[in-house]
Amino acid sequence: MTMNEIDEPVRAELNRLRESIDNIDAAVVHMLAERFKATQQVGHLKAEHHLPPADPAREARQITRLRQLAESARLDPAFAEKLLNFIVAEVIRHHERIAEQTGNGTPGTQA
Ligand SMILES: C=C(O[C@@H]1C=C(C(=O)O)C=C[C@H]1O)C(=O)O
Repeated sequence: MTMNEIDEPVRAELNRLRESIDNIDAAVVHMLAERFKATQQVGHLKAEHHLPPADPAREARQITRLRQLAESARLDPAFAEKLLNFIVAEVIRHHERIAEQTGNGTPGTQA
């Protein structure tokens, strides 16, 4: 069976679910954009005050908190942790770039 041969009620249900998925994906993009706006400001603050781009202790607290939230939401905690690590790695790259551009690189302290 191909996607073109789906019965109408099944097609309607698939479309309904996909509309919901599209709304959720849009919300995720908007939430990530807001998060990166905040982390960019943190990057500038750190560069101005010669603070290192990464803060492993803060990350450890976030992972603990996010894993607990994931468990209560019935989301795989390992997935939540991987997702956070992926996002944080990108944030740290941004912070390193901001520090370089500001001339405030802190050699030996970068992740
Ligand atoms: C945003 C920060 O910088 C880095 C990025 C983090 C994040 O994206 O949540 C957390 C810790 C830091 O390694 C911060 O220190 O708060």
